[in-house]
Amino acid sequence: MATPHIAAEKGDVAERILLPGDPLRAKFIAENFLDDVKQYTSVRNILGFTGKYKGVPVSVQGTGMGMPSISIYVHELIHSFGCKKLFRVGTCGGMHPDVKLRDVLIAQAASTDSSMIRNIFGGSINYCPIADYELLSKAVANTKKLNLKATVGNIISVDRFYDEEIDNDKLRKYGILAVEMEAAALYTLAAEAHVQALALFTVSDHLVTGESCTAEERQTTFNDMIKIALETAIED
Ligand SMILES: O=P(O)(O)O[C@H]1O[C@H](CO)[C@@H](O)[C@H]1O
Ligand SMILES: O=c1cc[nH]c(=O)[nH]1
Repeated sequence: MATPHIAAEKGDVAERILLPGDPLRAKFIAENFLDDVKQYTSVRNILGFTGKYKGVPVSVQGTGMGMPSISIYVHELIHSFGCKKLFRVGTCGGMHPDVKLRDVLIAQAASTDSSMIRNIFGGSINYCPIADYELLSKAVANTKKLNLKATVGNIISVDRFYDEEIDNDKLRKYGILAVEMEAAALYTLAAEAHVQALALFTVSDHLVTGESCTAEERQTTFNDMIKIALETAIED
């Protein structure tokens, strides 16, 4: 049955799903990587599609920006539509000198300043949102099989894109590779529901060098990350 934010019926959405923040990136992925595509939702212009990748049903759905937004979509996708393998395919800001513009990153863990963790666990527990190990190890193997490169490590999911107070030097010192705004919520909700999740990123801008991709590049040029996610999504 349709949910408040996804106008689909159960069965319209595949168990394996890619989740870009940008709904136009969802459309780009559906049009360029999937066969037999059907759009199942456009509520609030947050687009969702199901098609086939190498014969296996795969969906792709925008999630909007920030943890409150992705939490709505991920909750409905898991609990109303039965999604079981969820892959965030996002953009991020590189924070570490080892990370370059357009690199692919895979989040082994997602540190966060989000109140979501405090609201769930209380003030005394600093819960650590982590990737599903099986998906992570398969994604690393697929990266090699595709002759691509990805850096695996800890990233930070923040509540504010424009944040003057955050101490990026300290985060960098402790090995945080990049900043984005959703993975910690995805990992936490997946853990709660006992489903699998993995977040992959392309570095769209760099906090150290000041370089950045154009808005069009953010929508369309992240094919390496998408291939790794799709190859991993279709494995059993
Ligand atoms: O490109 P997406 O997947 O939206 O991800 C990143 O881009 C947005 C900020 O510009 C945030 O959603 C952040 O996490
Ligand atoms: O959340 C994000 C995404 C890209 N670049 C950033 O600096 N932050």
